[in-house]
Amino acid sequence: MYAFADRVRSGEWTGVSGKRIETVVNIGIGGSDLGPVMVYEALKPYADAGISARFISNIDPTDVAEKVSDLDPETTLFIVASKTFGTLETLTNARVARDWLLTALGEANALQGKTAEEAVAQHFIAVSTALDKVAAFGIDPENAFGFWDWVGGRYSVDSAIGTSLAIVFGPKVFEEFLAGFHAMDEHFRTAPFEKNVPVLMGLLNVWNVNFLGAETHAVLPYDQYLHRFPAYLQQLTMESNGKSVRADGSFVDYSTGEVFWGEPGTNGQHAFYQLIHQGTRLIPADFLAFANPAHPTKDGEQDVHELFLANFFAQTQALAFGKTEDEVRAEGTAEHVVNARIFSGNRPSTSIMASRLTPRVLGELIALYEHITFVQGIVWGIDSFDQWGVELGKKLALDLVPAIEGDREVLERQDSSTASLIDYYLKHRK
Ligand SMILES: O=P(O)(O)OC[C@H]1O[C@H](O)[C@H](O)[C@@H](O)[C@@H]1O
Repeated sequence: MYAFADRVRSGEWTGVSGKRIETVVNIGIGGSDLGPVMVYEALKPYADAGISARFISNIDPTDVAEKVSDLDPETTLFIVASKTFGTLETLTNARVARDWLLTALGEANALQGKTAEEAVAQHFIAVSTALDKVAAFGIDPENAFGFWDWVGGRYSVDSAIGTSLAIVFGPKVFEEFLAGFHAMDEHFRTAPFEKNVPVLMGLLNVWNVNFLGAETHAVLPYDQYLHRFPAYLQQLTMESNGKSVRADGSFVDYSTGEVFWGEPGTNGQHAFYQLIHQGTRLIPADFLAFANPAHPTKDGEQDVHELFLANFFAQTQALAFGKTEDEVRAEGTAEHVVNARIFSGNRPSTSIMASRLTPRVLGELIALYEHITFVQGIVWGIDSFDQWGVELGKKLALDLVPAIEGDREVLERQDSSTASLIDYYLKHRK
């Protein structure tokens, strides 16, 4: 993977018309998308080879249409990333992208006598554990990078699933990213429980869920580059621990996985923090912040990063200590609004700070949350590494295709709600 990344970065690997690659487009979904897109966004300042990345995941044709609309086919490399190479969304998008590529290269007179197969070989590579299926798709297995089938999709960003990252950022940055994972793995493996951060944070989460009744968990990065981190964590945590049967097959009689969600600060402050501060629900929140900004900026005399961090410090302080009735009254507040101005405080938050958002720190952060997720799974007795809940919807979708295509018999076999929705579609589709 590193050797290939270097060939693309240096311009030795070109498109079919000899132009160097300027855009890599990762086609994948779930674990084959969320990790790479999150890390790409997080480490943007480290992109140093003049290559940018895009990510196509949704089977909604809008996704592929929007992502390729302004692309130059001659300088684009598609990476079809799928652990199983059997995922409907990814294979459909890959075929649509292949059609787009061949049409666009033809229109640009860029094929220069080369066959469609030769063009695909130059513009499509794959990452998968199923190399036979890669070959069946028409991608040269020489241009496919494998990993091991015991790596769960949501735990795979540090495998060859990160090929787009190795190309954009280079092998050295990718190695630093991996070194961060390793450091956190070693900490988790060796630190005594009372000093073991994933153990402590996992136990805190269990405490908040099972003893304080928390149903959700906010993740609030005070760094714009981490804007996809909450979305990434949703798959990691909710696909891992959203289970109601234990690993031994018995049903649990307690709550398991929380709903993870969040937005970067300070945007969330002006949207949903109201509920975190004064709502009736307990929402444990993780705050992430960095001492050094990626873009030092002044507004007159004011360091903008300091203003930004002041918000981070203030929010965690307000959650912890709130504002008492006496303090509200002492401000001369009119009696009829005193209660509305009280902040109970004692709302749990965890602050994680690092000097700077580097590849290594990002690797540490991801591994931290992987191990937290594992700790919770162990306490709850569930298997954090399966995902049967995803399967039913996939199967039903395929079963419904004939009804959507107009097969009345299949339509009539459906429940009344589904049948009337499909009926609406059939009447309105032009
Ligand atoms: O990488 P793939 O095999 O295409 O799988 C993509 C995704 O498929 C399913 O939705 C699984 O539940 C996810 O865990 C996985 O990440």
